[in-house]
Amino acid sequence: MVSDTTKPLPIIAITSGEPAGIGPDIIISALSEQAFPARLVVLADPELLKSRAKTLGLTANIISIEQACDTPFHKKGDIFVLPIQQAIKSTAGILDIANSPYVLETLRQAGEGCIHGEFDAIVTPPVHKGILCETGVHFSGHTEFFQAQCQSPHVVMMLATEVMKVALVTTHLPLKDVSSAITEQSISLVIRALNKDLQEKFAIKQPRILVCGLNPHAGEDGHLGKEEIDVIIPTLDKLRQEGLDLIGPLPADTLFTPKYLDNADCALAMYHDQGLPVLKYSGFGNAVNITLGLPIIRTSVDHGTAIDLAGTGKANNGSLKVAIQHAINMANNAKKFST
Ligand SMILES: NC(=O)C1=CN([C@@H]2O[C@H](COP(=O)(O)OP(=O)(O)OC[C@H]3O[C@@H](n4cnc5c(N)ncnc54)[C@H](O)[C@@H]3O)[C@@H](O)[C@H]2O)C=CC1
Ligand SMILES: NCC(=O)COP(=O)(O)O
Repeated sequence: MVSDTTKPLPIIAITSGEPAGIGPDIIISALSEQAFPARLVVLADPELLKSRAKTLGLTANIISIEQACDTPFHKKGDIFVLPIQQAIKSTAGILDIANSPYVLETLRQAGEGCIHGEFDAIVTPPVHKGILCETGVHFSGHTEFFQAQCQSPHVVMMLATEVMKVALVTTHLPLKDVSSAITEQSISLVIRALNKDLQEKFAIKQPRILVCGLNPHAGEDGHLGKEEIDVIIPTLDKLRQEGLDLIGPLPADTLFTPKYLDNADCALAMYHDQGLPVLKYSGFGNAVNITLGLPIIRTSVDHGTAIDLAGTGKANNGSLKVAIQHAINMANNAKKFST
């Protein structure tokens, strides 16, 4: 894609992700393969990118800058970097707790920069939640990290492919805690935030949302679980009175079929592994993860750190490209809204 360099383009911050994972690989390959219509600035250790490019046998112009506003329009092969130093030189495929503070610092600076208008959006390649938690901080995901940083009362994780959008009521919590987290309040907050952002960020005038039940067969009239009768159905009824177009609760095993999906804008799953396996089966490698409900724009890849592939050249950069393009589109739309 060729940028119209006469127009101001959004500044998109891209964090490096876990340095021992495929984050650096896919940043280097994606930014080398195509030009994006934006100003892209990578928050990373430039030495990490240079050394990974060498490992991968890729040529890229890795250029350090001092401030985001110095970032020029992106050109194929150019990687502008706001330097953040790693604690130690990382090795592809080998996690090291010493670099966890580096990873968190890239996220902190990206969030701060976005909150203060230095960046128009953040794109996050994957981090390794386990190695971050081993430092003693509780890190359950970027979603919750940026929620805390932005002091947002409620956020929604939504993943999208060309054919479907799947949002979640609960995100990163143990399965045993899901039932108690499904409350009138959590469902209402998530559905209202989802509905609002589908309207404002995706220009869907009256979003139709398919809602999964929690239990098999959506509880089978209470014989296979009571959450539908006690919580989900009454909450959806109340929300319908506000004018929301909600279908369900439907049994999750048949909700994800064309009969329903073709006539709706988004599916809402009650928990992570109810909705995301379907989404990933439909488009792993080309889906985007978007955090709704934040005052800033944040998109991400649909995959994890793939430690087994780091430095091998086998990592697919498709999802990162989609995540960058979504961030650009959303930033452009936001600018339109604010003018
Ligand atoms: N946005 C984020 O920061 C995310 C982070 N994670 C974290 O990543 C770590 C590893 O998670 P896993 O469950 O092992 O998932 P994973 O996505 O890293 O790997 C699952 C499988 O998919 C393959 N794979 C992943 N990305 C690929 C790509 N771009 N190209 C080709 N193959 C790819 C891997 O080689 C592996 O076989 C965990 O700590 C998890 O929390 C997981 C999902 C998202
Ligand atoms: N399965 C999605 C995932 O783990 C990504 O979460 P987040 O880091 O975007 O919160």
